[in-house]
Amino acid sequence: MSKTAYVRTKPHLNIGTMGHVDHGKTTLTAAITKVLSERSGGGTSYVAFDRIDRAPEEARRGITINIAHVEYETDTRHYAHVDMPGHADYVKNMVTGAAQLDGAILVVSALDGIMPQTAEHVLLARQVGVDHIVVALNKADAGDDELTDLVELEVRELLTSHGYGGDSVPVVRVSGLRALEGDPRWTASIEALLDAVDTYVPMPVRYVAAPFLMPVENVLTITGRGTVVTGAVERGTVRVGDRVEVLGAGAQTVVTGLETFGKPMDAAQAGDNVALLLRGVPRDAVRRGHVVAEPGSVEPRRRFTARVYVLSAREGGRATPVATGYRPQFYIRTADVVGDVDLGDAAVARPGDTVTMTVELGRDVPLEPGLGFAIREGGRTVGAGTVGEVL
Ligand SMILES: Nc1nc2c(ncn2[C@@H]2O[C@H](COP(=O)(O)OP(=O)(O)OP(=O)(O)O)[C@@H](O)[C@H]2O)c(=O)[nH]1
Ligand SMILES: [Mg+2]
Repeated sequence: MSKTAYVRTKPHLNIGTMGHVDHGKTTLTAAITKVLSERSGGGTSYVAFDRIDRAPEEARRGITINIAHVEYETDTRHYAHVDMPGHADYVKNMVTGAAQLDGAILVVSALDGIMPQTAEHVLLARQVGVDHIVVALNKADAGDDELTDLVELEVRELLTSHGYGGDSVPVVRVSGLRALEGDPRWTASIEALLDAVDTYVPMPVRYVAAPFLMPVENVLTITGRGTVVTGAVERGTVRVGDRVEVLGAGAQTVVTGLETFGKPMDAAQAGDNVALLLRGVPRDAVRRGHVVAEPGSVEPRRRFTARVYVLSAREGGRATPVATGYRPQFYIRTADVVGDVDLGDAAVARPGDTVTMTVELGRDVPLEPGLGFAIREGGRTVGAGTVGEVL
C-alpha cells in the first residue's frame, strides 16, 4: 500500500478554466494534460475528457456539473487545475472553485463570442479575488479570422470593464479539440497558451507562517480509515499529527493523514490542494462550507458591514431595487449562508448601484475584512461584495 510521496520540486499554483457552457473548457483541460504528458521529462499524466466529466449525469447531458481537479507540470511550475462548469444552474460550483485560484483561463468560443456566463464568470472571478486572467479563444480551427478579431476586441473590452487591464491580457487562439487529435498546429497553440500562463500569472505570496486555515470543499469517507475533507489551504501550514478545529461542526480533532492528488505528504501549506484525514469525525458532521483551522485562531461571526455592487439587469442581475429586509444567499469561501440585509439610511439599492450595507448571516462563519463574497437569489448572481468591518 505504499504510494509515492509528493515531492515539492517546483512552485505550485492553482489555476482553472472558466467561461460559458460548451465553449470548450473540459476539452481544453484534457488537451493541456495531453500536450504536457508528451513533453519529455514531463511529470504530467494525460486525463481524458470522460475522466474529467465523469458523473453519469455529466456524461448523459454533455455538460460539466461538478468542479474537477487535475494536476500537471510545465517546465517551471506544478499546477492544480480546476475545470469549472459553465452552465448557469451550476454557477455556485464555479464560485467555490474560483475562490482558490491564483489565475484563470477564460475560455471563449471564437465562434460565439461573449455569452452571459462569460461575463458572469469574469465578474465573479474579480469578486472572489482572481487577479490574473489569460484568454483562450477556443475553436479557432472552425472560426474565420475576421470574426475572431472582433471576438478578441470584445473580450479585451469586457476584461477592462472589470479592471483586468484588457489591453495587456494575453489572448491565445487555440483549438482544444484539434490538439487532442494531435494536430501539430494546434498542439503548438496549447504550448503557447501554457507559456502565457507561466509568464503572465505571477507566483502569489503564500502566507505559510500564518495560522492554518482551509475551507472545506468536499467530504468523503475512506472505508476503514475515516472521514476525509478536501480543499485548498488558504493560509498557514498543517502537518500529520496537528490538532485542528472544524468550524461549523464544533469539533476538535487530529489530522492523521495528508494527501495531494493521491500522493501522501507530511506537511501541506498555503496554496496546496489537499485531502485531510480527520480522526474520529463522523462523515455527516462535516459539510462543504465548514472551515478547518488551527484551534482558537479564528472566531466565527455573523454580523458585518460590506461594500456591495448590485448587478444590473443587463449583467444578469435583478430588474428591481433591493431594500432593508432583503434575504438572499451569501457565498463566502465555500459556504452558502442566508443573510438579512440592512441598508441603513439608504432607502433602496438599485441594480447597478454600489452601496454599504450591514449583513446578519443565518449562522456564524469565519469572517475578516477584505474577504470577497457573492450574493445569489433564485439561482442567479445578483451582487458581489467585500467584507468591511466584522461586528
Ligand atoms: N471545433 C471545435 N469544437 C470544440 C473545440 N473544443 C471543444 N469543442 C466542442 O465543443 C463542445 C463542448 O465542449 P466541452 O469541452 O464539453 O465544453 P465546456 O466548456 O467544458 O462545457 P461545460 O463544462 O458544460 O460548460 C463539444 O462538442 C466539443 O467537442 C475546439 O477547439 N474546436
Ligand atoms: Mg466542461
